[in-house]
Amino acid sequence: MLTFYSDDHRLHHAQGEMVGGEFKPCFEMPARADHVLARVRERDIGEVLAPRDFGLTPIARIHTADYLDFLQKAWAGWAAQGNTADFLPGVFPARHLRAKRPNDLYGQYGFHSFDCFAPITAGTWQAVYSSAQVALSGQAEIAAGAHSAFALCRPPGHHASADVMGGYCYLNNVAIVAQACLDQGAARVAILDVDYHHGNGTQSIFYDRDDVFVANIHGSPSFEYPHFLGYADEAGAGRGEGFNLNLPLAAGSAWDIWGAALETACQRIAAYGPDVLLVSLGVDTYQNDPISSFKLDSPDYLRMGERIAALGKPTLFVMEGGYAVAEIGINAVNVLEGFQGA
Ligand SMILES: NCCCCCC(=O)NO
Ligand SMILES: [Zn+2]
Repeated sequence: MLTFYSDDHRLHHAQGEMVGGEFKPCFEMPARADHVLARVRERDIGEVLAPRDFGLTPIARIHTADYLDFLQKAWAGWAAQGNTADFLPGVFPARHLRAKRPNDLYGQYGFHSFDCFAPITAGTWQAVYSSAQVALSGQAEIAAGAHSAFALCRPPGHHASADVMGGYCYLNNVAIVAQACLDQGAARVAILDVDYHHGNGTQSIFYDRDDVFVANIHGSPSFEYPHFLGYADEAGAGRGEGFNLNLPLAAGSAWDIWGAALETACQRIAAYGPDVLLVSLGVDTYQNDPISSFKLDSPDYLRMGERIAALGKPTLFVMEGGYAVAEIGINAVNVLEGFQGA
């Protein structure tokens, strides 16, 4: 299986995030990708290739012009005001306010964010642009006939919607790839999001569509981030009714519960009959993950990969979350090895 990876991810490393009322080092750090890459090489998964550059066009098939304009200009505008620290939002068009796009940079940042966990730094745009190119390069490999590929994306993407960032996500890599598959002739694409957190962005992008089936297995929003999307009754809307599946689980869920949810999701994906399967591969479901509360152990990721392989579909794995840095490589690559039948 080929892995696509860009060192550009290193250009995005924010100063910190609010944890327990204190500003602390970011969980979403460059070392995450370093550990996954090292494990890919250690386990000889396959060649590691730099991404091709597919430009802005496929990104603009998912994200709005205003949003992409903001992301590309935000840092320069922030720096031009004499700032050197990371750019962070603080005011959002919450309920009872008016979601009218302001003219000023700070207002626009809040308009295009749903939380304070998508900081903008000098290198953020280049990093997220390259992360999307990594995903698109993986998609091109599948389109060229490969049965599987791994897009080692960083920063992740599944919380980003068409014009709103959050949760360490800016460009929705898996959504950009899904649209590219359809634009190149696929009739049906399935997205299986196994990250601990609900992929609210991915859900919102395809919610009223029947050409992309989205399944999420995640910590219930009744207690877990992103808190405001991911309930089981969210089944899609309009043409998309029945093409969105949420399987929210309780804190402390281990393989017995999680694996059963995976079985449900896989059966729905099989019934949908996609031309291609995209997996939002977050491994923050791991028992020692510092920000999550599921109890999967490393061998469970082998079983996860085996079950996904049994669907028999061309499959692209797109890296999302996972913050137990010492084990992120083992767990992510276990999925790939389980898929390959190691
Ligand atoms: N306190 C912010 C939590 C952001 C979650 C990031 C993630 O892993 N999403 O999948
Ligand atoms: Zn996550």
